[in-house]
Amino acid sequence: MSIKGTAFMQNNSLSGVSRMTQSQSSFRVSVHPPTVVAVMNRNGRPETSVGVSVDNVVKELSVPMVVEFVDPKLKQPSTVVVDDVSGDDAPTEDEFVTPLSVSVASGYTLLRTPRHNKGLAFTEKERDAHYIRGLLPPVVVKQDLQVKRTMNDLRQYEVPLHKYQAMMDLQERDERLFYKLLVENVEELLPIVYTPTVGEACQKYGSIFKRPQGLFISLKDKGRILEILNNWPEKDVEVIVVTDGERILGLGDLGCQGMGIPVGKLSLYTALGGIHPSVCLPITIDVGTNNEKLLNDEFYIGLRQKRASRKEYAELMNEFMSAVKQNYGEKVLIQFEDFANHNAFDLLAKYSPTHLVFNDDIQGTASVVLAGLISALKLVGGSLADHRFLFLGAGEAGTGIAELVALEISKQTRAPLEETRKNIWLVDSKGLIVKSRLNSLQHFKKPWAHEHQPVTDLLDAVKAIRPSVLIGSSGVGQTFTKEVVETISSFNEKPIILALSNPTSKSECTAEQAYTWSEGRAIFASGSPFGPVEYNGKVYVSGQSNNAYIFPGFGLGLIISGATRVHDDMLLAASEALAAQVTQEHIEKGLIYPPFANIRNISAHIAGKVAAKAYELDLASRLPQPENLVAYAASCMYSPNYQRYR
Ligand SMILES: O=C([O-])CC(=O)C(=O)O
Ligand SMILES: [Mg+2]
Repeated sequence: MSIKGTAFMQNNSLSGVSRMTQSQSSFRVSVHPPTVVAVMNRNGRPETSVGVSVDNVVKELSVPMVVEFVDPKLKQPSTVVVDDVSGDDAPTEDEFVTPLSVSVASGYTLLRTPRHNKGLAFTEKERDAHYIRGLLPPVVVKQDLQVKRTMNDLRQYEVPLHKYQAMMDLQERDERLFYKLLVENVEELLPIVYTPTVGEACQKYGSIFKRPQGLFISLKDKGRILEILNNWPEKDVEVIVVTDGERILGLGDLGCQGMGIPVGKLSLYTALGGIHPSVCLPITIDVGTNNEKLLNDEFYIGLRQKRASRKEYAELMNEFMSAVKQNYGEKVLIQFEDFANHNAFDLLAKYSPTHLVFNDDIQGTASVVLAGLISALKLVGGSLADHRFLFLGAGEAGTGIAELVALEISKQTRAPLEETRKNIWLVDSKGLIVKSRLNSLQHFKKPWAHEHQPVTDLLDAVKAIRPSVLIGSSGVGQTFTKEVVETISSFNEKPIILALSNPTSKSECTAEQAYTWSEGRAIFASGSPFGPVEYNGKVYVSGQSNNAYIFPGFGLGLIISGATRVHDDMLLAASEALAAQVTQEHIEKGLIYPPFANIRNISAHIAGKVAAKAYELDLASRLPQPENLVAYAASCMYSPNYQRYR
């Protein structure tokens, strides 16, 4: 048995999961105890003076390629433990193995390898060393100039979808440049790679399809999911964002075309949370679609069939969840994204005890909204317990936020959760959720069925409940009508109005409507961004209450602590960390969220607090605990600056 494996050098750490060079699909190599291994270049020569401790860190290696490491066991025995994960250590003839091979990117291939390509920024020396002289025009430029040029180019496009396509092309051409653009121009580019434009991209995904991104797993792959995971080029995966495309933003069932969402979310994991792109895996589970328009669309890219039965669905998801754990271990974070309500709650409940799972639409949204409410209190006064909440929409976001707010109030006041829920009211498509509807309610709505006369529409519910906080999460646009906003503004000096549905077309009202109809008194934030609004000679800037503030830092916190499970207290910690980033100056401008421009710093704070909570709850596995977790989180972040190649 050979103990030679391959490892990928990342930003500043060596990914420890490796494979044997021979029976490729079968081995994990772990090194016990953490020890120094020699890093070899592909000619088998040790990289001079580079000692790498596998569990600890490490020195930055500037090789644009996959390197091999050889454990010193070759010279000093018994430091490598090889366990046969999938049982095919010595495959029999009818077992399958993946014929994986690693090659060094150089020459023309290097220019076509997005992870390592630097375009015109390759130095003279690099052009010689890597056989690319002549394959580029003579000029050598700095990455900053590339950023400037690419931004200029991008700004020429007037249609947001064209900017989206240009950004995707860049990601496929020069990954570090893509991330540098995104990190340095986050406020300008977030609406392009993320909501609202990503929504349009998903609707048109089939027609604009070029290169595939992420991993597609369909019903046809039942029984072969492990094999498919092995087709992904990266072996060390730490974060998966997965969708089944059934409820893409507020746009509904987009089937396989939902892939834009996991891809977009993971690019934010990297740009906003600093998680290395190589450990991020976007996945779409294609179980069919009930969207007739797509089924009849000649350019549709998914299975042309109605959605699977409950049983088929559950079996495929179960196989997926166990294959992921088998392949990537206990600590891979699985983020569920844009599943329909009926599956989202069940999947989270089913897999929370056994996997590191997080539902962004339920938990991420809840955490970001709670943070906004904590900041808003600085403007309106009182504590959360003094407020009355009314939601339009009782799905993942609505009930998720309601539950987290109730939990926070219960922690603050020590009142039982059932009590604190009583100040929180939800309206769904059938009207106010009340006791008399209990039997016909879906299970996630039941805790919100309070004693009240039936009320069938939102306006009457606002009049009856007299909320101070109105939250829209219904996925239906223009539902906060003039009357609704005027009514809530008639009994609140400063009504808090959050129009969370995405993309912009689904927003319950626009920023302009909220400010105009409330005569400039609303404290307003929305899920998708709105520009500044002028009303009565004053300029109002609204915040974006979007889970993008939370999930990148939250995920980073889980990773740096080696968390094994997500706990609600971590969501509360994330909310408090985000709210703490809102300064007095922001509050004075009416902002309840900090600007996105500072997001990496915000993410480091969130990550630090989430990790601290993981340690406190005994859910962290990475020991010893770093002393300053915020600084540690910041130090772990991926830098989009080019590396130097020898
Ligand atoms: O993607 C977004 O902008 C927020 C979100 O999770 C959703 O709307 O489903
Ligand atoms: Mg979502």
